[in-house]
Amino acid sequence: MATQYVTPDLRRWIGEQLKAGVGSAELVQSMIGAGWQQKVALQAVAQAKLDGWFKKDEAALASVGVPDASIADGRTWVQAHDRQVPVLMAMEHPRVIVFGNVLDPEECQAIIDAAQPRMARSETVAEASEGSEVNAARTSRGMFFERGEVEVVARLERRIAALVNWPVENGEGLQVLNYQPGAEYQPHYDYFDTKHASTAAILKRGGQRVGTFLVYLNTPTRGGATTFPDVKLAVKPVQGQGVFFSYDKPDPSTLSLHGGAPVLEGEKWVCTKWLRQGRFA
Ligand SMILES: O=C(O)CCC(=O)C(=O)O
Ligand SMILES: [Fe+2]
Repeated sequence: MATQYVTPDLRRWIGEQLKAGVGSAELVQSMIGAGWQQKVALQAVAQAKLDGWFKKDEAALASVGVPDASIADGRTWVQAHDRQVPVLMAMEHPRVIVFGNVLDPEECQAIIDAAQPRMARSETVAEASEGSEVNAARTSRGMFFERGEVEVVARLERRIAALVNWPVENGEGLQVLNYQPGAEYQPHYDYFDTKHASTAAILKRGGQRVGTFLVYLNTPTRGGATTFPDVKLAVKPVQGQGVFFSYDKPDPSTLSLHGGAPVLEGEKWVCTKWLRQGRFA
């Protein structure tokens, strides 16, 4: 008998049957009836069930409401809580908006100063377990503030909430990152991978991430752009400016793949506010 292969078409068909509620035994029987070897049919159905893709894909493809700025009327600035913030660039897909003047230089410095002692501490802990050698290619060092922990952070949180029409309560604590020369953050998605085992537990706290708001706390001399490889976009890190992007499903079709390009000269300080679907408590 000729060797039988589980083709992509067959895989898709099995997935659809399982999704429609057809039982595995019944499915194997009907495959055998259609001329498939029992061994191949059993293996193909078991694999499809293991993947669980027929269920998870559905969740991944459902579009949800996302944060966004009210700029459809063509306005050139947005009222951000206590200041007017210019809109410097807006892209539809991926949804990316660059804002100027999100923070003053003094506010940027205040956030760096408040973060600095805790960055040092997290570095010590990490290095104790990894050895003391400095690895320039390693991802930046970071720390998290509690929401509203210091006054300047609370102010930034209110501005971000106003800029993209999303409740402060749906934001995670602000993350501060520092990149030394050579450090980078390779392209990734910020949403949680629905196929990953730990995601179910993470989603209990506010659901999926649906948007990211970055604010540059200093201006590196060279390098350190936030890149969107799918559309070959590089947002330059300029002190006080912010870049916002959203993703209406945890799926690559959002084109929200992004990274922090290597810092070539100087250092980079940036803070990240991730926005959840629901209240992040
Ligand atoms: O440093 C950057 O420009 C990107 C940071 C980032 O992707 C993140 O914090 O999730
Ligand atoms: Fe990211």
